[in-house]
Amino acid sequence: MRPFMRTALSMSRLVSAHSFHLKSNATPIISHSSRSLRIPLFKLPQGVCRPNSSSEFRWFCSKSRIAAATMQNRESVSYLTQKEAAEVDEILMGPLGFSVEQLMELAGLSVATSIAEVYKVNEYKRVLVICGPGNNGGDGLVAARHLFHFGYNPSICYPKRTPKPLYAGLVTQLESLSVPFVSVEDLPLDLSKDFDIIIDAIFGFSFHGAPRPPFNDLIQRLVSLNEYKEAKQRFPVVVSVDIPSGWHVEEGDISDSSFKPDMLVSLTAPKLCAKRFHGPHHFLGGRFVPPSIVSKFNLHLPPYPGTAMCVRIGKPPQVDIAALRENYISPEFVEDNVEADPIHQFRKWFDEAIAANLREPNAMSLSTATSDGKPSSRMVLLKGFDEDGFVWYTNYGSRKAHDLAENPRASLLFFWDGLNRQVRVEGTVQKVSEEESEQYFHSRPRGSQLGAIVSPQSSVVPGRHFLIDKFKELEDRYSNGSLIPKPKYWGGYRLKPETFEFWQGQPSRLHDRLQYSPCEIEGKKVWKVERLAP
Ligand SMILES: NC(=O)C1=CN([C@@H]2O[C@H](COP(=O)(O)OP(=O)(O)OC[C@H]3O[C@@H](n4cnc5c(N)ncnc54)[C@H](OP(=O)(O)O)[C@@H]3O)[C@@H](O)[C@H]2O)[C@H](O)CC1
Ligand SMILES: Cc1cc2nc3c(=O)[nH]c(=O)nc-3n(C[C@H](O)[C@H](O)[C@H](O)COP(=O)(O)O)c2cc1C
Ligand SMILES: Cc1ncc(COP(=O)(O)O)c(C=O)c1O
Ligand SMILES: [K+]
Repeated sequence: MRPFMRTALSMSRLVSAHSFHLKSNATPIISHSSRSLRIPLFKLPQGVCRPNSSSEFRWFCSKSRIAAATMQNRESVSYLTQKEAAEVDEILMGPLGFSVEQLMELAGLSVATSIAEVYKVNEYKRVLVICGPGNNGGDGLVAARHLFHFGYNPSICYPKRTPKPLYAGLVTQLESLSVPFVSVEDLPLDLSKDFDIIIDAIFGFSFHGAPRPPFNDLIQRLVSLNEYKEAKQRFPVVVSVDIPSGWHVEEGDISDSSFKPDMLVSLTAPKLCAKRFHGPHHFLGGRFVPPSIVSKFNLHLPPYPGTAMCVRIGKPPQVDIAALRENYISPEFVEDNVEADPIHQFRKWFDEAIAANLREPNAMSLSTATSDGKPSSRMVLLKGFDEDGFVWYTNYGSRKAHDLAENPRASLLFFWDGLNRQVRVEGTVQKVSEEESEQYFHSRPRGSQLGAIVSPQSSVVPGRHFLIDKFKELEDRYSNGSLIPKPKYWGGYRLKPETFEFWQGQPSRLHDRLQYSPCEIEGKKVWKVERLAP
């Protein structure tokens, strides 16, 4: 007998609550004891925190649309020597036909997107980009331009300009955006007051020896930031492009006068020195490496999710949960601008959620309660709404169905994160007609139709195989494409709204909340709109 078994999920953050117990007959029982279940934490103010590397995790990433932050076990990532880095460059720009402009543009864009992912523009606006004489400096110039377009205020310190058309062009582009160029002399010795982010684009993989003037002095100012950090609440973060400048490209921070960046954006593949980087944010950029390079150098690199230009390497930073918060900034939502009919208002916001390309804007939390008031919530998908109400489909033997049978009242909650909005809808619930359920059932993918048949939703099953075996059996039975009959125990519900609340997040927690409730004026049913305190 195994008295206690942890869940198989090896995910990063220990949060709380339930664990699985195995009885001798191996029937799993969920215990409400204070054992631990590891669950992932997703949204962080500084980037996105993910579970540790695992197959569950890769699955999770492939589902996720959140831009870039993927995890990869650092041990499994390849590191390049200085010679290999130069060789990769030569092959890219030789037989593979790339131009330095192209690669620099993609490298600089990766740096900018990595920064934007971790350091949000509303908190970290003022950026100083210190550019060195080589291509690393060029990456910095490109990143500055993209950051400008992302809403940041970059300034550039570029003391040893390279007299080549590529660099002159990058400077002209920045000047045309009125991005200021600051000389070393005009730059404050203490960089901590004037900037929120300092980008170290001084040296890349061609650095050798000890830094020469004026870069030795600039690097020293970055080293000094550590001392200021100890004394101050707020200090700038330092982001190094490809190599923390002054670090040995392979050995890392072996000199006394080296600084520790908060973020490192490795380009193409991390160089050996990156093994010594222990800061909170290590990203990979330069999404242009063709398979021939990957196989020639036997590179193991994390996959870039979706269309992202960057990907996180290694563990996400530890976070203080109590400090996780967003300050919502949205257009005002006022009485003058709302629709008289809450369904029209809902349609307006729903359309905007669709237009904003939010993931599953029709996902809603459905709360029900037993007749003695024991509540429970779960997500369901909205499948339609109009004057008659809000419709979703489910199993009529499920827990929610039992609740609704004895207490036909429910509450729906939509949370549209990207728009800082939530909508609450409360009312009474009825089953939709059999015909309506039939029609919807047959519109679903055939796999989901079979899934609905095989799943005795909310009841205990002996294992995953129980569902899969039944599913395969049905798949065979209906492989000829014949109609899959809707089971009697599956169908829709419609919630007829009694009240609505539209919530728009605002700064300092002074949100807009407009509540609709029905009232009668001269025998006519109308909706009363009232503002609630946030
Ligand atoms: N394939 C890629 O991933 C791409 C990466 N890119 C970026 O390019 C750099 C490498 O660029 P490179 O121009 O080869 O080198 P650096 O930017 O590191 O700088 C070389 C210049 O720095 C001078 N240098 C070297 N050591 C010192 C020192 N100790 N003190 C002062 N100056 C120094 C060097 O002068 P030398 O006279 O010493 O030769 C050069 O002037 C890579 O890291 C990426 O950031 C591309 O943008 C895209 C493709
Ligand atoms: C985004 C999302 C959408 C879901 N949509 C539905 C749905 O439309 N119908 C459904 O029965 N279950 C849906 N589920 C699963 C439910 O959350 C829940 O696990 C299931 O209905 C059993 O709930 P119950 O035991 O409280 O009845 C969804 C889950 C998620 C995360
Ligand atoms: C168990 C279950 N039933 C139904 C649905 C809704 O799916 P569909 O959009 O195919 O109706 C979901 C969606 O996640 C679900 O998990
Ligand atoms: K650098």
